[in-house]
Amino acid sequence: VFMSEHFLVLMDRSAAVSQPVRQRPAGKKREEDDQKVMATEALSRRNIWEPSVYYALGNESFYFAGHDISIRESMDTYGALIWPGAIALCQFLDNNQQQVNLMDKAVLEIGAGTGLVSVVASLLGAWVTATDLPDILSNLTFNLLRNTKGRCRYTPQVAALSWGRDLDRDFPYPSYHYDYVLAADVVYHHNCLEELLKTMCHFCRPGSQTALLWANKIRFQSDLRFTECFESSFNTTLLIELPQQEIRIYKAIAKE
Ligand SMILES: C[S@@+](CC[C@H](N)C(=O)[O-])C[C@H]1O[C@@H](n2cnc3c(N)ncnc32)[C@H](O)[C@@H]1O
Repeated sequence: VFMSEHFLVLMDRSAAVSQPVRQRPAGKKREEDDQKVMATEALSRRNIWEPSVYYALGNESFYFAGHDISIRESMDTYGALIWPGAIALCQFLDNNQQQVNLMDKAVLEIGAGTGLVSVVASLLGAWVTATDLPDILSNLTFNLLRNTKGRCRYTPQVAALSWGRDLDRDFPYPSYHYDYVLAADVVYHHNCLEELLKTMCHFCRPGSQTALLWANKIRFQSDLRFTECFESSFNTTLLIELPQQEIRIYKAIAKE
């Protein structure tokens, strides 16, 4: 199951890399994509999953918020890959700075993965805390430091946050109040959807004016079921829909 899900990630990613924001010569890109597919096929034939000690995806390059951005990825975990929702959200934030003005705003990212969205939010002037599971934090910290050092008004912070776990202890309200909560591709085939919604509700309280910006590729029936639960807790606005990539970006404020 894990391998087939990884293959799915690669399929997702191949849809995402056709976007013009990636700064890489087409020939090199093609060669690297072929290598990714070959590596995946080789692992599939062996029918086992092993960490990529012998295979790393390397760096992906982007241009957002007036800066070149380089993100280190690997195939070890989902959180070490850039997902299409992250690229769509970065593009949206960069292109709509008046609609969503992050300058001097307190921003929390949940399920930050490689950190691309948090990097862009930092470059746009926000005070960012990027969170994810403990195993993800080392690569996340590396990417944040490498892309924000000397370029941002605020140094981004990194913290462990497992959805639904110890939120009142580690992120008590109202001490931890954010203007925006960002989430990209946090809904996919996993069994923590209830905890995820609980986490969104913890940080976006009725009357708090905290806005959640959630970008996701819709893949499974369960994604739509999550969206229904989400819409019953939040007043939502569909900010943008990218039909070809099946990505939606929502803005949501907790219902009173
Ligand atoms: C599909 S990846 C998306 C990563 C990144 N947001 C992006 O779009 O590139 C989902 C992220 O959620 C994180 N995640 C999954 N389950 C989690 C949980 N229970 N608590 C906190 N983070 C979790 C993963 O570690 C991963 O970084």
